Amino acid sequence: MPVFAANLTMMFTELPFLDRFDAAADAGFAAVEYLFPYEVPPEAIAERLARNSLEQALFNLPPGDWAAGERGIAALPGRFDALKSDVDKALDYAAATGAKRLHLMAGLADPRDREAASCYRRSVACTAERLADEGIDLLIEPINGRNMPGYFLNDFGTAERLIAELALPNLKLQFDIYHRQILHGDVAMALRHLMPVTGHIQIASVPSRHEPDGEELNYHYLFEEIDRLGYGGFVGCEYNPRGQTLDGLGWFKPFRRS
Ligand SMILES: O=C(O)C(=O)[C@@H](O)CO
Ligand SMILES: [Mg+2]
Repeated sequence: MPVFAANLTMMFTELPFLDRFDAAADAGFAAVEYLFPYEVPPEAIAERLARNSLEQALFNLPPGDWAAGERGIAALPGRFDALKSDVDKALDYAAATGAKRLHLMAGLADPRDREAASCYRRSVACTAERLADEGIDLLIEPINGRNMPGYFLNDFGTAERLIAELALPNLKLQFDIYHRQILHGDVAMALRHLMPVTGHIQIASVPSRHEPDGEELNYHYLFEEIDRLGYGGFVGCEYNPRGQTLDGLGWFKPFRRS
């Protein structure tokens, strides 16, 4: 049975951020993820995790100036020094929360731009090597251009090739099924093919990005497939609830922590 992580950036937004940990645990989740923890002290998050016996599945390294439109800096030439201090900051949060995987966002850049490609490769390699010292996996995630226009890493093949070429054991794929379906389709075959390099999975219905309970994808089948493939990681619920978060958790009943 997959172990689901509530995404606290998108779920339980009826509540202040720290209270979402309590709500996720009460709803039966054993783990949580979110995009960015950096507005809150690491000790406050650690306290909520411990209080609720929750595992911290994942979060993102700092993304640059999000409010100004940045979506990561790994592929942006000239930002390498900033990336190094971002990594230190993320590692402080990982140490406090026990997170064993971090997602590095690429940024907005033309994937055909050679300077951006070479900068991205260097950023990914250096970050993965730094995280390896702490026993942490680095994840890269292809994101579709409808949700994030101009995002550099917009192709699963590119991610797969980079992971193979760098051959760093802690560099893995963040397989977001929502993005996969929009970018390429063929989700089940891609899960089979990419499972050896997959370090984290995320889900949402397509096309609405709501609860994984209908529309274009058969999640009942995909959850069984994820189990059949022996996946031992977390499945992040990275979706926008249609209404109140609890009202949309019917799909989750069979998977609740008892
Ligand atoms: O957008 C997604 O999908 C993510 O997983 C985020 O971490 C990046 O915005
Ligand atoms: Mg995602």
